[in-house]
Amino acid sequence: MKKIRAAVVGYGNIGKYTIEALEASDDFEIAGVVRRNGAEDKPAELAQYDVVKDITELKDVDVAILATPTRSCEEYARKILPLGINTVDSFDIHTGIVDYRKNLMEVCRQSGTVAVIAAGWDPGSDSIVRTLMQSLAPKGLSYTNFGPGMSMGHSVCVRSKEGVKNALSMTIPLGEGIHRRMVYVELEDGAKLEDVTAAIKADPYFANDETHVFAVGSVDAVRDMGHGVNLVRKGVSGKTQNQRLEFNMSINNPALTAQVLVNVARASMRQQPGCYTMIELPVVDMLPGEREDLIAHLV
Ligand SMILES: NC(=O)C1=CN([C@@H]2O[C@H](COP(=O)(O)OP(=O)(O)OC[C@H]3O[C@@H](n4cnc5c(N)ncnc54)[C@H](OP(=O)(O)O)[C@@H]3O)[C@@H](O)[C@H]2O)C=CC1
Ligand SMILES: N[C@@H](CCCC(=O)C(=O)O)C(=O)O
Repeated sequence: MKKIRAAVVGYGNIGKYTIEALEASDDFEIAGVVRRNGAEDKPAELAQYDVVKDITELKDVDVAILATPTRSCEEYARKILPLGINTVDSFDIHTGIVDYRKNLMEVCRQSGTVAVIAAGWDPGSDSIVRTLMQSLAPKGLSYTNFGPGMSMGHSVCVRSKEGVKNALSMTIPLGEGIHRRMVYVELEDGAKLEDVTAAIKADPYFANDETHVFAVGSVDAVRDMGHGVNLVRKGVSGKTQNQRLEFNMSINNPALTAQVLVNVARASMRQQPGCYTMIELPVVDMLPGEREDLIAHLV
């Protein structure tokens, strides 16, 4: 069977684990990696792959996995979709998803391509669990409690601030979906902690949560990329009260995000043109293999 040719755009944490997830998936082949500086300082583990500055330098790409900062996803998707290449990303600004989907829908329809957006674990696989739980107990309350663990999105956001050399943002669960942000920053020479703290607290990623910022000598010395979630719903099925549903996981954040991106890259090949979030995709389309075999094993 013809393999799906995937390009990875951006080679940071998610990009590295995406290469591993693709290497572990028999139905994919790696078309290459797109980096801002192309093949300059090419890492040893990419020796066998083309590393380029622009995706048009790669051959026959079916799908581009955008492993870029969330705030760069739309720019990359808008450039890549008109080339007839599907895109998938893990855009994680929850309040921006509806607008982002609307914007890309038009681009996808014009180019006959598929974009899957907001596809990691939250937003992403957790969104599917929330949807399922709500269907099982339509009246009630759901709470998503993260961590403790490293938020990649919040850490990327802090790294983009002036005066920050490196950063780690830890998410601490306070209960009922409320979180505290503990941010560790390695400062550039001459940067002031007060200025950096003010910039972080003003950013929409942090503005609604209790946030503490600390200067450290080395972010590498304190970083651990583990994370997790506890998702609970208590509600009503039909007219029956007190239905309790729970989903837990404890994970390596970039490894899980990368696996989900590969899954939706596969699913993108099976959809009609348009822009989709994960709750709009048939779950079975995320798995390799024949649909009837999957039904026989999983249903
Ligand atoms: N939905 C979810 O569940 C999750 C979502 N995420 C999202 O994944 C995103 C990426 O995380 P992570 O891999 O840790 O980020 P990194 O900073 O480690 O990697 C991003 C890479 O994108 C490339 N890039 C392209 N444009 C830019 C730019 N303007 N500034 C900086 N880098 C750029 C760089 O690669 P190069 O130098 O090779 O070009 C960079 O290394 C996060 O922003 C987060 O929102 C992460 C985890 C879970
Ligand atoms: N989007 C997150 C994954 C979900 C966890 C989260 O949102 C958080 O820790 O705040 C991330 O970037 O790591």
